[in-house]
Amino acid sequence: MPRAVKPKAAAGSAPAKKAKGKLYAMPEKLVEGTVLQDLAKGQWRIGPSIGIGGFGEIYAAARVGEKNYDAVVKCEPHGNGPLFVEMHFYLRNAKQDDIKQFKQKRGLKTLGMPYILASGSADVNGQKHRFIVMPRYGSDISKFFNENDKRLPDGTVYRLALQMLDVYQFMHSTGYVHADLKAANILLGMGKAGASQAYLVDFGLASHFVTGDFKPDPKKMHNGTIEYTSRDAHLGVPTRRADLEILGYNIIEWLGAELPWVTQKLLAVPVKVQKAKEDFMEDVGAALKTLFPKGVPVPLGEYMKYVAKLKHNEEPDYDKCRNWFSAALKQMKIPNTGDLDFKLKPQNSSNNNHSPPSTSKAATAAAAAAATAKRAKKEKVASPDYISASEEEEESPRKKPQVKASPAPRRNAKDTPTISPRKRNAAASIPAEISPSLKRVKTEPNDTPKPRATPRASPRARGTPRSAASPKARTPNAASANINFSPAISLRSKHGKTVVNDDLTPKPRSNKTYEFNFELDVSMDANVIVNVKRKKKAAAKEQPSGEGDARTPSARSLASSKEDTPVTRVNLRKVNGEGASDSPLAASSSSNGRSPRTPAVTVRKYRR
Ligand SMILES: Nc1ncnc2c1ncn2[C@@H]1O[C@H](COP(=O)(O)OP(=O)(O)OP(=O)(O)O)[C@@H](O)[C@H]1O
Repeated sequence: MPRAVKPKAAAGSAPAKKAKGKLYAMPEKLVEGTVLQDLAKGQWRIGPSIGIGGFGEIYAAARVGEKNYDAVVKCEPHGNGPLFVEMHFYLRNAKQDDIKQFKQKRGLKTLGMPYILASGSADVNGQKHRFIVMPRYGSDISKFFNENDKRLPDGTVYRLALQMLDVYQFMHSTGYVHADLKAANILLGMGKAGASQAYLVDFGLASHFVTGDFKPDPKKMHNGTIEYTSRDAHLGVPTRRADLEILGYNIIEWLGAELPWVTQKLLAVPVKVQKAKEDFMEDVGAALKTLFPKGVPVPLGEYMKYVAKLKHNEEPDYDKCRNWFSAALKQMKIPNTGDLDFKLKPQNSSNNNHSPPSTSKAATAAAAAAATAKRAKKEKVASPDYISASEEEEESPRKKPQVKASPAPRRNAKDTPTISPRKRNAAASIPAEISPSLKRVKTEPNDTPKPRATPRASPRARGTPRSAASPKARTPNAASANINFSPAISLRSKHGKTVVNDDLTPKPRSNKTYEFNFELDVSMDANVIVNVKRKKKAAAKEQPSGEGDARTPSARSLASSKEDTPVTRVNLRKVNGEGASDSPLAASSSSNGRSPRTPAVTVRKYRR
């Protein structure tokens, strides 16, 4: 018998399990057979779980009265931002009529743009949840990529590029960017002709792209999936060229090469990845040659060079991009119709002539060392204070650094606190008119951080505009933004996972900064909460600006004056299952026995 779920949260129902520190909780488990009622009173029967994302769970679903489970329900606690963002994106910008019109205009039979069937709220185990209903798609292409030892056939890569450019063009025409394209977010269609079309899902990071000045936004810095995050997204600026860049990094991987920042094991340190990307894109033609020593696939080379030249507010020439990939398909005599072929046949591909990943890795490492040397040389001249702060931690130590990256003394990697990036900022992408309570989402001039007394500039802010293509777009604004994302912050989430960092960047509070450094050797498969307790300050020395602002993890490691006592006690405990913790994360995990898919460590402030 289906278990009916109340469509709306009853007054006085337990609040969603969202952590006080704005963490995003995993949803309550929906039992198979549960019926959800959407806002239009449509009813949906929940089937088996078919996917778990970083923040929610996806279930097969059937309209009540129908047999086929040809829809999916994505359900997240009400307080989780991404689903809110995704829902509003779909409702406003992905109406079936609009998609149909776009297809007609462009003469497309299919378009990999999903749409929303219904949405609503429901109480599940006393927790208010939000859900959306979407058409059900098939396998995501990361499955094929992994089965093929991290490679896809060239022809299929070019077809996917064409299809994703179509989706981008549609999405950009609505004023939004996607910002999180990756194989795990590309699903094949269902049914007979389903496998000929790929669909781009997960619009939890969708946001308005900028058309005016380039204003870095610390609250959004590094959002996305770290491997593929664009240089603009590292600075918190949503742009159309960023979407194209993200696609480019994916194409490189799909064609069998390893991205330099992956080879160099930089993924745990966003600013290092950012710098590596800046170096890579500075002379992308040369950089690609090291990744593809036997020859850079022509459409990839052309595409990346074009992306590197785009201005931040320029509308991409989608046709131009598509032409490179279409021409390659023609040359390879691969029709751009029929099922996408994921079986690897290297010998059949004229362009598929680059080295296997192992060779590429060696080349990448050499290129990386050269790039690091070049960068170190520049930074030595330009800003010696930066390196000492940012070069201190590696995810894992490199074997034998051929080049000394920094003239500054290296600190032990152990000295680096690890902070959970699994915080999503619903507001970050949603227009203020939708959610007045989420105004901070907007990039406003006031949000631009004030210069620090001792500025620690971002890589872009200092020397970034090395790309000949976009110095005007990047330089002036970036320079004035004074990005101060702490290089001491590292990400420990599982690679390949979307990260939303709304405000990891500390807001300057004083000229003095105290850091506490410790290593968490967390090898268990569980979430860990680190409770940091700051010693009480003398009343006379209390500074309202510093006190009580626990919004940013880094802020919690900042003391507001010389007299303040830095953190003196750190409690570390394992959160795993019943009664282990009173934290929202623990509560959500204990309810279903699953470990929430959040990163390993969370730092939050003790409230007195
Ligand atoms: N419409 C759909 N049809 C079938 N499967 C889906 C659909 N949407 C999502 N999935 C599956 O669920 C997984 C997670 O979905 P999604 O990426 O939307 O969740 P998420 O919580 O936003 O994940 P993350 O942010 O970690 O990428 C997908 O990788 C896919 O396997």
